[in-house]
Amino acid sequence: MSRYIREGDNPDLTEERRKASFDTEAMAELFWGARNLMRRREIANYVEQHREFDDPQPTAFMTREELIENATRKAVLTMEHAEKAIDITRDEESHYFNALTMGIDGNPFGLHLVMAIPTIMNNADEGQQDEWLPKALNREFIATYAQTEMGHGTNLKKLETTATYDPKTQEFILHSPTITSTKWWPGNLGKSSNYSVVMAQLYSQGKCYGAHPFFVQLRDLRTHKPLPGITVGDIGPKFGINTNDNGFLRFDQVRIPRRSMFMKHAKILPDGTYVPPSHSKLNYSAMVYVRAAVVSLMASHLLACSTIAVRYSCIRRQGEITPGTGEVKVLDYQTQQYRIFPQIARGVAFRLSGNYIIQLYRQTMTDIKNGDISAVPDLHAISCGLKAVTSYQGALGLEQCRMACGGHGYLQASGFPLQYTVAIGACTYEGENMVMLLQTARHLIKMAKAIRSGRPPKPNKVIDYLFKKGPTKCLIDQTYDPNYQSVLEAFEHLSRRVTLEVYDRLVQLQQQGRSYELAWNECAVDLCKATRAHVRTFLAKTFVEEVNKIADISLKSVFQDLLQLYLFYEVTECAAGLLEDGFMSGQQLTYAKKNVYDALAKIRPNAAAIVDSFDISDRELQSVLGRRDGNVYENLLKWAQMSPLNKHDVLPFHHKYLGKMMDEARQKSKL
Ligand SMILES: CCCCCCCCCC/C=C\CCCCC/C=C/C(=O)SCCNC(=O)CCNC(=O)[C@H](O)C(C)(C)COP(=O)(O)OP(=O)(O)OC[C@H]1O[C@@H](n2cnc3c(N)ncnc32)[C@H](O)[C@@H]1OP(=O)(O)O
Ligand SMILES: Cc1cc2nc3c(=O)[nH]c(=O)nc-3n(C[C@H](O)[C@H](O)[C@H](O)COP(=O)(O)OP(=O)(O)OC[C@H]3O[C@@H](n4cnc5c(N)ncnc54)[C@H](O)[C@@H]3O)c2cc1C
Repeated sequence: MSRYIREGDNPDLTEERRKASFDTEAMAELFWGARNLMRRREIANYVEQHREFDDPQPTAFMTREELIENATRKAVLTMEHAEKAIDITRDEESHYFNALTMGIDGNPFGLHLVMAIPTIMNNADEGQQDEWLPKALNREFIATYAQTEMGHGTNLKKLETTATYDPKTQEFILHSPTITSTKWWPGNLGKSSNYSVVMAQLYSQGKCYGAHPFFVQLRDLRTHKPLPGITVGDIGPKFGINTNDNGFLRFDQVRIPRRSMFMKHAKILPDGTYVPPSHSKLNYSAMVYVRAAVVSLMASHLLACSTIAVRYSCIRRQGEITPGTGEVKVLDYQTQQYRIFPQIARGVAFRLSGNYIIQLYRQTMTDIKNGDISAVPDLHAISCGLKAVTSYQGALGLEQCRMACGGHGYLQASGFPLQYTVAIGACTYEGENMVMLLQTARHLIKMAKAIRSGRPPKPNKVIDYLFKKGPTKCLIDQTYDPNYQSVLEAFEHLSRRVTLEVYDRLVQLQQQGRSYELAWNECAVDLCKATRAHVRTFLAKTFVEEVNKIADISLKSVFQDLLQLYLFYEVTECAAGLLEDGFMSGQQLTYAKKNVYDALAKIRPNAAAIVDSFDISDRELQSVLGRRDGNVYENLLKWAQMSPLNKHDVLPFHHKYLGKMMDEARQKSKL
């Protein structure tokens, strides 16, 4: 019996769980890996046993100051408990523990862990690492990553903060020369951090060498007051992540020692001589890390929101399908399935590719340490595209899940506002999505040039297909092929065609006299399409490969249903492109649609068990609609009764305004 079924649960949800064709626990093991699943359970138990991690009230009812104080309290507790609760050397355990204890809306260590420490690990030289890393890991300071300025986020070449080297004192002078040079956005900068990685234009011997990272103390270690010459604060409430004190920062001729510059790759010698790095973008590795991590992060958001939507749709009865037979669970509506199940399938696809890209990141960082930088451009290209596509599709998917939950989906109690507002940040941070799509397109255009000139680069799993000659006509038909060769070939065809077409247009525009840059801008929409097609191909191939590795037949069959849905849903999404050149026929599109509907019907009886197997706890979901026990209605009422507005039957200012107005209106009407 499913470990998710307990006495007192909503019977509709229990009925769903009993219908499953597979063992939920075995599926959870397959999804997370046996060891990880066991550790997740142990960590979750640990947190449940320590009630001090509980929020004093739902965070939706807290003011911003209360939110930040509560997050700070829990962050300190988290660090105190970490060594007892988890193996701190395992990232998976840390991320999970942090998510359970601190939630997803931000915490004072967010940027310290995600960007500052990776920058120290990858950009500090040995001496600097010896000095900074133990202190950073030991929480002797909290650092953030200050790169974006009020005037420039994307175009790093135009950052205005300067770091001018003074060989006389062997110091850099940090300065913010204009209002637009004010650092703006860095997470945890406003109030929590006392150190920061600061990106500034490096000047030495009268020459500018471009943006470089520096490690800068911002606040006094004892008083926490900003150091002389430093102005720092919170940028105010935002669309979401209001638990995070995203900040602003200005420097007024602040002097820092020469060794504050990260010197693993580029260096300034004491006399001011600049030593360039082996690759000009090695200083950007922390950004590459977060871009890669976003793929898994989007998977987590999608799987959480589809868990909420599926569970709620199992207990929500509304309307009849066959008149007179009683109200159905809303999950029985095909439209509901069409809204929610593709989000599950995409979540799974993102999880699988997310694992791949993080491995590639780790391998590339190891290669760089060993002096091999050859994988840097490939990692950059695929991580930019994946970050942009998964964050965008993730955002759309979360909104579908919210809308699938009707009016209650619009409540903060649903958990959707928190998930959505956190997730959509990823469309912007770490490189705005259009800009990221265009970065991948740069790589694709190089590949197109190589194809046209008949000189393929050395073999590479991600782009090899571009150099293949695929079928000239789409081979999708009604026969079942577990390798989905014809679908993958269709994606490859579309990617290859769009890439080559936009390349040819780029060349043609230049032949007509445009500069490369102007031609590029005229082709930008299609360049983004090429990236999307390429990323779709990558996600789909990874999904097929991973499903083919599953040994257990009953589990494999569930994954195959999700894979079928994923692939044919994507075919329908890019149908215009496949039909445009006559590669796919209308009849084949009809087959694809039928495959989507068939997959929805196959997934329907397993849906509740599938989302259970993602093993997302109520503590993580923070959702009344998505509760494991399905007891939504009584808990919605309890939740609303906790609203601070309900502390008083009559609001203290009622008689001052509305009461007075109505009294006066009644008086007048009596006259
Ligand atoms: C259970 C689930 C667990 C999941 C794990 C959870 C882990 C936690 C993950 C954390 C998640 C959430 C935390 C949220 C934190 C958010 C914090 C946000 C931080 C920020 O936003 S920091 C600021 C980020 N800013 C940017 O990204 C700026 C974007 N701009 C740029 O990157 C660049 O300017 C550019 C790429 C647009 C262009 O670069 P530029 O310097 O101008 O160079 P060019 O001259 O144009 O290009 C030259 C060539 O260099 C190539 N290039 C550019 N960048 C790189 C790179 N990074 N690596 C390699 N190569 C690069 C470029 O493509 C050019 O190549 P070419 O000439 O074509 O060969
Ligand atoms: C939640 C959140 C957290 C953040 N955390 C941090 C942090 O910790 N540290 C930090 O340093 N920064 C942080 N940022 C800043 C973030 O990295 C930048 O906002 C982001 O890189 C985009 O830069 P921008 O805001 O200057 O947008 P802009 O570059 O001004 O972009 C505006 C619009 O112009 C378009 N555009 C710009 N350039 C191009 C181009 N070359 N081609 C086509 N279109 C273009 C974009 O597509 C976009 O639609 C954060 C931002 C957010 C929202």
